[in-house]
Amino acid sequence: MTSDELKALVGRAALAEIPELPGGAVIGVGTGSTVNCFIDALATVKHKVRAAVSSSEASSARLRAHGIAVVEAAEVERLGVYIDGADEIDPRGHMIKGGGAALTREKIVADLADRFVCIADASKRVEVLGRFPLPVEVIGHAAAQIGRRFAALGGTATLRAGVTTDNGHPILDVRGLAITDPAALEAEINQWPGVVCVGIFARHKASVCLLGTPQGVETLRY
Ligand SMILES: O=C[C@H](O)[C@H](O)[C@H](O)COP(=O)(O)O
Repeated sequence: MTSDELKALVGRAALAEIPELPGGAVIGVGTGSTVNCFIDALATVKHKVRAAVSSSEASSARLRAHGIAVVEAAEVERLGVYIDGADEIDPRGHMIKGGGAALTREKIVADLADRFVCIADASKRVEVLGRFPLPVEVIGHAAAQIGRRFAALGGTATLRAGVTTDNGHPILDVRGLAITDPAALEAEINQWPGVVCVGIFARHKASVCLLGTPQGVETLRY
């Protein structure tokens, strides 16, 4: 199976994770090519959702194009489920996210949700996070100093060329970190002035991962 076929497989499998509610559920929807497959699958069972809270302009546009209502995060107090992809996921459900520059809004929507359902193809499963460059959304003014802080930890930070997030900020991609304690590193980086959001999702880790493998969907619970 190709990577696109695996993404389509887990996109469809995630439909079963939507709570059954009279009038449909309000769900959180992430960003990326795997989530695009989920949104396309969702369009075939629109009655299951009343509305979606989306983590990016791109996902909002795709949802609306399918006739699915989008509401702002500020309009909801909690969500039963948030469905999103990942760039890497470790054996405990910790993730690296932000390859598509949507990490900040993704963490905001994930924070509203009771459950984070990660959908990913098998290539995203790793033993230790950090082979994928760690995305960090920063205030531009602080980028050089944040880069020096990463260098002190053994990482190399580079500005992602030509990219500005939906929030108007640049992204640093940090290579060379072996993230053996994701929760500690997330907490540390969150203390640095000028960091808007770090793409380590340890505090907001996956509750379950639907992993697309050539043998089918593997369900991993954390
Ligand atoms: O900013 C983007 C997100 O964190 C995505 O969920 C992540 O990059 C995975 O994307 P894809 O499903 O395209 O591999």
